[in-house]
Parts: sequence; structure tokens; C-alpha cells
Amino acid sequence: MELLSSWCSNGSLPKSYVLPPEARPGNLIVPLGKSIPVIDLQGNDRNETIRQILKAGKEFGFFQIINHGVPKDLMDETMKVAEEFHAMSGLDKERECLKDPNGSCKLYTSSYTYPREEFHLWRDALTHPCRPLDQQIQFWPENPTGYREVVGEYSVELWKLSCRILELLCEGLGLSINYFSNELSEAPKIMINHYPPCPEPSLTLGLRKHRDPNIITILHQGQINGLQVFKDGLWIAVQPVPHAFVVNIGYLLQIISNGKLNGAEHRVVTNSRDARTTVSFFVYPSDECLIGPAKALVNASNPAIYKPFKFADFYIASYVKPDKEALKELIYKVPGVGSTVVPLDGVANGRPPDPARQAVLPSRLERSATPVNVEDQQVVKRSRGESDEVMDIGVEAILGKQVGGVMPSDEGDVYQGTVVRANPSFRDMLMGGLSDGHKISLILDLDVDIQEEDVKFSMVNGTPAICFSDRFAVLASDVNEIEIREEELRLGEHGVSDAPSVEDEVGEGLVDIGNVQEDSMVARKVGGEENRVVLRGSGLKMLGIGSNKISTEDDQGVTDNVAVTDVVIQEPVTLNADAHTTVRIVERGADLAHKKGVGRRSASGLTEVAVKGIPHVGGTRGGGRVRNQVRRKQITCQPSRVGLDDWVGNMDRELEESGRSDEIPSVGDVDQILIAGDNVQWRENGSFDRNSKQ
Ligand SMILES: O=C(O)CCC(=O)C(=O)O
Ligand SMILES: [Fe+2]
Repeated sequence: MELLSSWCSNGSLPKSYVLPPEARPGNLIVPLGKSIPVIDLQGNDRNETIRQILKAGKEFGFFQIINHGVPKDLMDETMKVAEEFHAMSGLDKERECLKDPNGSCKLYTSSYTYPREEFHLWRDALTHPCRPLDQQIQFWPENPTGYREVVGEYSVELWKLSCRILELLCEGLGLSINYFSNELSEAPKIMINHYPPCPEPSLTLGLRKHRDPNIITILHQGQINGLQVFKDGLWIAVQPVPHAFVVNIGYLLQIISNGKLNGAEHRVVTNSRDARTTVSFFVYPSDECLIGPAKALVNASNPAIYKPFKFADFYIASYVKPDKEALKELIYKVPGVGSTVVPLDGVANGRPPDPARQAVLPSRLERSATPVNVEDQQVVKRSRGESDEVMDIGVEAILGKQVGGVMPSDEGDVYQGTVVRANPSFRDMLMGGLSDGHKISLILDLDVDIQEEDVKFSMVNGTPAICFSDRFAVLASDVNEIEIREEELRLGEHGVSDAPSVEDEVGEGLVDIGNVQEDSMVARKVGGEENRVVLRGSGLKMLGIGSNKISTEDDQGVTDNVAVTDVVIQEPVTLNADAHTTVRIVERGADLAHKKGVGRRSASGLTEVAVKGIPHVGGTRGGGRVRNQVRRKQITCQPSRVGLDDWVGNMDRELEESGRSDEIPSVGDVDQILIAGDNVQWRENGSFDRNSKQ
């Protein structure tokens, strides 16, 4: 295989470099990563530095460091020899890399697995071990002149820096300070990546989405953009900061921290103008090293998510002979389980829940602890390229706040959501129980392969949970939100066995159920910290308010109005001052998006929405995906005391008056409106306290 730099200037992108559509970077304009924290290692307050590092490691899995102590001249010289190396002829480079009969110094193009790759990547790479230096340096390239001297000195400095960062991480995690000072960090490597200018940057990548299969990586990325981090369904560019290092948490450290730190996925995009050379310092364990959650981080309430494995086995399944399934099998306690999911304990294999645990169940939960058969249950697990029918199936559970960020990973089959915190409404739901006929779909955080499983609601580790067959469970405390809709909702007098009726959920008299048809609606208002009103469905005839007017703001900051004509909250809702309130609007129907004056929405999906009368806070977030022509929007705001009827204008009238009556959205455009807040009250009935009803 010929190195890319030997032929890339011929001006065209060979077919074998054109990635399948879902893996292409497409539009390369992504938000620059102001949000990837830049941390000053010379800050006076060590505890504060540790706090920042931990926070960044959890939230992003990435941070940049400045004032790190590595001399700037050395960074510049290293970059220079790195660039000079890749500027040499292919033959010269190959000759320089043949010094070790064991082949420890590797030169390749695209990836290790070039011959087996379906698609190639736009990069060349040189990598070699760097410790102990006196045993390795003899195998490194001797040319360009000064390579060994400069990169040798650089690797010593980077080794010191990596030890320092690991110590800070240990302190933050609560591990002994020298936790990694052993075979866990025994085999660091230098890698010099080179991404020549690319004729078609939107069709290919320098590196595909990946997690680093190591402990930490310290990257000198020079001055050219290219690195992007995947967070909450969006790509964030890591903006070069002069003489900063980019540090990222490797997958192994995610595992050792038992999921406390995030081995974030990232990729490299190319550009058509500038060649980009980067120098990575990878902290790797020895091949035989056993990797698993640190004992100090595992206890009854934080059970180990991963099981111990030998590093070499992991590396083979990750890189040498990539096999996703084998990898899952190897690292997860229960095959196919992601980090938000725990292995079943007590409910596995059909065993009943531990009686000691049951004893502490509230009475309603005991009822729902009875296995529930969920017919025709479908979970959000889609394979690549399939259109998404989330909205067509009965129940939707959304893990994490980033509902709009939910999107398939371009590696195939997972939807991403961020699990944020415990959600009382989910517990309530569990306590209320579900009955036959409910359909459920979940959006889970990681690669959890769940299809056609038996779902039971039960207790795991003392916490309500959804258990999938006998394999694993999602804890209530990991679920941020769940909505339930029955296909054929039986309301009130029809009753739903074992489940709270809608009236029960929303409180008496709040919703006109007279007009509810099949496939229609559930209105939920659930107590606890996150009160929530959900009205969904089409064909609802609401009383009280004729139409709601909601102004939207798209990525370009354009505001406009959307009339919500078919889903209206019957009774005015008061969003109280100081309450943290979220409004989500889900619309159905592509035509709505194209109606001028109804609001230009980004086709990317998640758009922040401002509700008239409520101060708009925060900026617009792009991202997400149009899914089966369903768009989601979300706002978060701190409302002053504003009633729903304050947002309500008469959109229809306004549009009519301005001669735009054809733009009045038709009934059916709005699929769902959801208001969630710390303190959402029904105006007439006062605060709804679900607990008092139980
Ligand atoms: O070159 C870069 O910006 C990142 C390289 C990287 O992610 C890697 O080598 O694993
Ligand atoms: Fe990487």
C-alpha cells in the first residue's frame, strides 16, 4: 500500500476514500470548541485544577491544558521534525522504519487494517514505543536530522506531563496518587499523524469516530483545525490554542473509573488547503496488564459496570481484528451493556427479586414489580440508514436531557442520549405500573443491543428499573424522562388494568377526554422535582385556549411564530418564577418547516424555541436529525410568572390579517407539547401533588 502523501496531490479523491453517507462529515462547519475547557495547569489552587480536570473528563472526556511546563521551543521543534518526516519520500520513510526486526516502529497509511478496510482514511501515520527511551530510541528514524534527539526529549517531557495529569485525575477520582505508576502506564507510544490537503473534505475523514484504546492521550495538534469531539449528538471542533496540549480520556480510563470519566469519541476531518500534522503521546498499559474498574470506585450503590480483561485481548478486538461484539463480550459485565445499564442482580435468569430489597418497596411498586408483558415492544435500536419510527411506536422513553441530540451513531446502530440524573417521574411511572398493551421504546445511552426483549419492571440494587429479558436493566436513577403512550388508550371508564388512568395522572377535570381517539393522547402531570405535563396526539380538541402561539428561533437567530392549533393545554398553566422550565415541542409534517412565517427551522432538528412572554435564555443549539419528519425543539428558560395564556395569541388571526392564511399550520402538525418544570402549576386547581393522591 502506497503512502497517501506519495500520491495525494493528484487532485481527486479515489472512490475507496469516499465514506458511506452516514459516516461522512458532510458540512464541515461545526461549532468551534469554545466549550472544550482550557485548563491552566499553573493555577494556584490545586484543588480547583483537579475539579476542572475531573469535570471536563466527565463531561467532555477532553480538555486542553496551558502552562503545562513543556518548553514551547521543544513543541515547535517536535512539530518541525514531524512535518519533515512526512515530507520525505515514501521510500526514505520506509527505510527509516525498518530498524527493529520486531517491527516496533510502524509506518502505515489510513489504519493498521488497511488491506481489510472497506473505506480508507485520509492520513499517514508513524508510531513507535518511547519507553524506556534507551531501549527504544535505536529503532526510531534517524532522519530527518535530529528526529531522535528532539522526539526523545519530547517523549521524556510528555511522560512527566502524563504522570502529572494522571496524578491529578487520581486525586479527583479518589484513587491513590500512584494508581497508574505501574504496568498500567508502562508502554507509552508516540504517534505522528499526517493529513495532507484533501480534494473532497466533506466525503472523507482523517480518522473515523473512535475512542482511544488507552489510558490518556496528550495531543500536540499544531495550528490547524481538524479534531472534533462527539458530545450529545453533536460534533464540537477542538480549536487550536497556541502551545496548548489536548488531553483526552482513553477508553481504558473510562473503564478503570467505572464510567466516571468519559472516553469520548472523536474524529479528524480534513481540509482542502492545509496539510495537518499532529503528535500524539499515548499512555498505554503493558499487554498483559489486567484492566477493570478500580476497587476503590466500586461499591454496592456503584456496582462494576465492566469486568476485568487483559489489555492485549481488548486491543486485538478494538484494532488489530476489530470486532464490536467480541469487544462488548470482553469488557461489559453483561454482554452488550452500555454504561448506563447495570447487570441484573436478583432478577436475572427469572429469579425473583431479593426479598430483603422488596421489603423496602413502597406498596405501589410492589404491585408493579410483577413482571409486565410488553407486547410488540420495540426499542430504539436501528441499524444504519434505516429511517426512524420512534414516533410511531407507542412509548418513548428518553434518557437524558439531550433529547434533541438523540441520533444514530455513524458506526451503526445506536441512539445516543445523555443520562443526567434521577427522575422522579420515571419512578412514579414504575410505581404506577404498566399494563399489557403498553408499548415501549427507549433511547439508551450506549451500544445496547435490545430488540424484542421481555421487559419487566422490577428492583435492581434497591432501585426501580426496567429489566430487559434476563440480561440487563436500566435503573430509574439513570433515566431522565419517560413518556408512555398506549396505542389504544383506554381512559377513565374503560380503565387500564393496573395502570393509573389518565385522569389519575393529570388530576380531575383537567383534560377533556371526550374527544380522544385511538392513537391519541396521554396527559401526564407527574409530581416530584420535575413536574411535567405532556399532551400528545392529533385530533385533540382542547378546551380553554383556542390556539397557542409560540415563537421559535432557529440557528440563524430568526424568530417566527408557530401556531399550535391542535394540541392545547386545556387549562392555563402557570410557570412560576424561579422555576427551571423546559418546553419541548415536537412537530410532525415536513410541510410545516417550509411554510414561510411559521418559522425557519434547521433541518438538523434541535432548535431552541423561545416562548413568547417567557424570557428566552441560552442560545440555539443545532444538531440532532430530522427523524421521520419529526422535529424536536426544546427550550429551557427561567420564566417569570407567566401563564400559558400569555403566550397565547391568535396565530391564525395574525396570519389571516397579514394575508398568509395558507400558512396556518394544519391540525396534525403538532405531535407533542411537553412542559417540564420544577414547579408547574395548574392555575385553577393549584399545585398538583401526586404524592398526596397515593
Ligand atoms: O490528529 C488528531 O487530531 C487526533 C489523532 C487521534 O485521535 C488519534 O491518533 O487517536
Ligand atoms: Fe484518537
